Amino acid sequence: MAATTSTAASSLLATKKNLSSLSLTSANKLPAFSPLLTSSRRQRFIVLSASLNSKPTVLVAEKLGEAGINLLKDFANVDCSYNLSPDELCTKISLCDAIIVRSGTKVSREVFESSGGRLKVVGRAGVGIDNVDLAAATEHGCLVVNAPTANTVAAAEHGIALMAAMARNVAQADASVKAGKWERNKYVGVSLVGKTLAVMGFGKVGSEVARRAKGLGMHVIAHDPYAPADRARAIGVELVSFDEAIATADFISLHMPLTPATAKILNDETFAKMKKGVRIVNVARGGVIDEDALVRALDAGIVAQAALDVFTVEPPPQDSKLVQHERVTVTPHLGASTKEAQEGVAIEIAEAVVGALKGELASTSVNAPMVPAEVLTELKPYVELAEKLGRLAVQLVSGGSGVKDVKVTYASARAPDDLDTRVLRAMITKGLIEPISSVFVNLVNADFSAKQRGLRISEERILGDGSPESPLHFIQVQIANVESKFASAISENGEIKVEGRVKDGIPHLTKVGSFEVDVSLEGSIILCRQVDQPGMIGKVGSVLGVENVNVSFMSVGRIAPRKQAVMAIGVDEQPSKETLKKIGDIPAVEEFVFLKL
Ligand SMILES: NC(=O)C1=CN([C@@H]2O[C@H](COP(=O)(O)OP(=O)(O)OC[C@H]3O[C@@H](n4cnc5c(N)ncnc54)[C@H](O)[C@@H]3O)[C@@H](O)[C@H]2O)C=CC1
Ligand SMILES: O=C(O)C(=O)COP(=O)(O)O
Repeated sequence: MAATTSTAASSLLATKKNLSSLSLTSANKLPAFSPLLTSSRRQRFIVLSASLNSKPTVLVAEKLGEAGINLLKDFANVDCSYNLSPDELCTKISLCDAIIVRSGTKVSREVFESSGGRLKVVGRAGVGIDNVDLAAATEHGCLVVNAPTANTVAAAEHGIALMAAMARNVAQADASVKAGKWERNKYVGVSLVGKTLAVMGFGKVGSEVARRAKGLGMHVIAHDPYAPADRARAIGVELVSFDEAIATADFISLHMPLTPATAKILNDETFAKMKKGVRIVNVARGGVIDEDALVRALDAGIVAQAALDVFTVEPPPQDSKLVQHERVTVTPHLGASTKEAQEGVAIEIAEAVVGALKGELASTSVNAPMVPAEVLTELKPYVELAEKLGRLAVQLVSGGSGVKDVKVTYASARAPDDLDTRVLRAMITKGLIEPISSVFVNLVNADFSAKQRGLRISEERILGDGSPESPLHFIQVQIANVESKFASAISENGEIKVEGRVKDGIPHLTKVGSFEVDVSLEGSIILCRQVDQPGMIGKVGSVLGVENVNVSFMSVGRIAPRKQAVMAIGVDEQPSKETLKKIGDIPAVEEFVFLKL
């Protein structure tokens, strides 16, 4: 039962390397991984990973709070190796199942390539994931999770601290006093009260900055194309256009992520539109500002002052004109660096990484669909059914016909928008691709893998019979424009068709081509077409019995009595070639196929 229960989540994220390494640890007991390994065997491997005590290894590549390290240690071998060079990281990564980083480590495509398929999870102990090559992670089926909430307040407080310090020249005055001077006239500042602050990026940090700035008596406006207006209204902030924000602000505080769309969003052109004497705060990412343009704007007097926690290159070069500029206040990316935030982030990321290594879908995943736990629990048997239908359908295709067009039909008695098919589609894709390739497919890379192979999967929802209590009545998988090695699997419309349902929590095959069958999808399956006549079940059964192949299920679907029939036989063991040949030699058998699940 445990194996069945673990199916959905575990096989969504497990990797081939993980499985093969498991088989090494127990070489005498478990066969090595093969792409055709049955999924039930694969589930057993995953469950064994816990019972055989083969702990995963987590590389912590940057300083992480103690509480997070302790959480990780309860579940994994933890390797804390800080300040690794890119080469050292690439060497180490092949021994790791997960890596945890902050903003100082680049998890590049090379890192994923060097992992040899073992790396399953990247944990970003913080918010910004611009240092992780997300496309490469997805292509390698590696889940990326972050810790999006625990450092919000710390970053907002740092933004406010920088703004106040800048306005009152705190850093410059401090350096001056320490140098033995007493320059009271030089460091006259500006007040915050009554000034307009434009918060650029009204997300978690931006809205906390806005809240605090209002408490300081500032007039706060915000620009964020995706922020809900009611959230802004609730804080008393007006959402405005980009141009209006930068043209009216006395202070501009940046809080958007670094993306291709936001890179160098402050540049010569946009600085030219700003109010003369504007002051800029950046605790988001250095790359959202064109740093050379900022130096020009400072020198031209457009920007009176800037306070920067983040830089395009970190650490910035020592002779950076921006860093050395006397009207610029800098800190070394300290936004998230409070004791409280680091403890919180460490726990948040450790829980997410451990959960992901256990095969749970993290709610903070950045590159996989987030499916609520209760939905996943309900879909579990259908997830298993989906993968098995994909595996059966693709094994029915005769060699040489490329699989390109797959249609999946979900029949459900529920309302159309009450079914999340992303996990099911991913598992059908896994079933379709894995038996015929060396590619490993999971929830993270399923759509990518399908696209890469030119596999078009279309989905249709139809109203099914049955009770709305169960999410699905049946799932049907059809492959178009191919020949089948089992002609009876071709339906009236010329496509390979298999259909299945979940009965008592167990996936069943219920249709092959136009033939109704009913066989539970456990073990493997032999499909036989014969002329319906007495004694056939006995004949096939006794051929299998001679070789001690246990039959778990048999079902016959026929067009009409004494006409053609398809017999589906579930077997626990794989019959030898000779036994399969003997089945084919039974005179009434017209065709047969052996399918691994
Ligand atoms: N300096 C530091 O140590 C820290 C820096 N950060 C950085 O702060 C930034 C914001 O973090 P959170 O508020 O937690 O993220 P968030 O995701 O809650 O907020 C980002 C907001 O930016 C908005 N946005 C996206 N594109 C935009 C555009 N073109 N123009 C305006 N707004 C846009 C989004 O709609 C979203 O509301 C991130 O870049 C993060 O890495 C966060 C924590 C600490
Ligand atoms: O969470 C973020 O985005 C940050 O920038 C914090 O970075 P850090 O974890 O302190 O290197």
